[in-house]
Amino acid sequence: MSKGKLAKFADMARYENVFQYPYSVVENVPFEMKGHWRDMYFHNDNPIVLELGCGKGEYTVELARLYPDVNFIGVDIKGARMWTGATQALNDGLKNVAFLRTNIEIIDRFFGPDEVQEIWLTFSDPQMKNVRKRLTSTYFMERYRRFLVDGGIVHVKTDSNFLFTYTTYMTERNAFPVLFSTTDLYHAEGLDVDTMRILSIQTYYESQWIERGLNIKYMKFRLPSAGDMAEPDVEIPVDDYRSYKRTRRSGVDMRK
Ligand SMILES: C[S@@+](CC[C@H](N)C(=O)[O-])C[C@H]1O[C@@H](n2cnc3c(N)ncnc32)[C@H](O)[C@@H]1O
Repeated sequence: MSKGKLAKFADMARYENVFQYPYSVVENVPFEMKGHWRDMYFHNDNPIVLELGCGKGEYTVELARLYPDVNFIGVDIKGARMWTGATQALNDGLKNVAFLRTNIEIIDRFFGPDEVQEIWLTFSDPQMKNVRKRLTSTYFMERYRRFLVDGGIVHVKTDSNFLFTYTTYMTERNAFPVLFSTTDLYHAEGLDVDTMRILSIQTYYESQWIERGLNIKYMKFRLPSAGDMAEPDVEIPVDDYRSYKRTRRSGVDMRK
């Protein structure tokens, strides 16, 4: 490892609220806190909520501020981003926040059955070309249900028509109960003030997309812990990969 990288790792050791398992080392080393986050780290019996693909951890930290009686864990593979949230949580003395640096593909190695109450997916990469990497695909749902309580809630907040439509088809195909869904969050009706406050937390990516005039979509659904699961077998009738890339570059929403 280069001197620079070593220094960076040494620096990261200061963050007692960050757990790092970015590499395949977890294949051979069982994660000692699996099933024990409450007693070993948080030292309370409060529910646990995850933000998967948390980036800088805005949701994790802001939700922790709003709900001191809930434990929040942000997960991402990119360490450099989550230091922002980790630093903020430490500076603000937030004890109900942790970060886990790993690939979400192996997320079930870190949490035991029924250990997690809710999952937030905030501005996840739509992964149009690769269904296996999409965070709402059956591959990931199968992993989530191994540690989510039965009927635990999954929140999806996104700028992507593609991911939103795909996830909608996923809930329909598998009869996951949808609790709320809107293609235009900031003009949606029927949301109470508390919910709106939660949903108005803006991540780095969200602020970028809003500046470019994109509608923000949001849905929340329940994920049952048992039953067969299948990929939606319909074509996604929205933008193709190239127009999506152009949108992201130009800021013109070609996907409406
Ligand atoms: C578009 S960014 C959104 C970040 C943040 N939620 C936000 O709204 O600003 C997607 C994030 O998901 C993370 N990510 C995507 N796939 C992942 C995976 N399989 N494992 C871990 N992190 C992943 C990326 O590293 C990135 O930080």
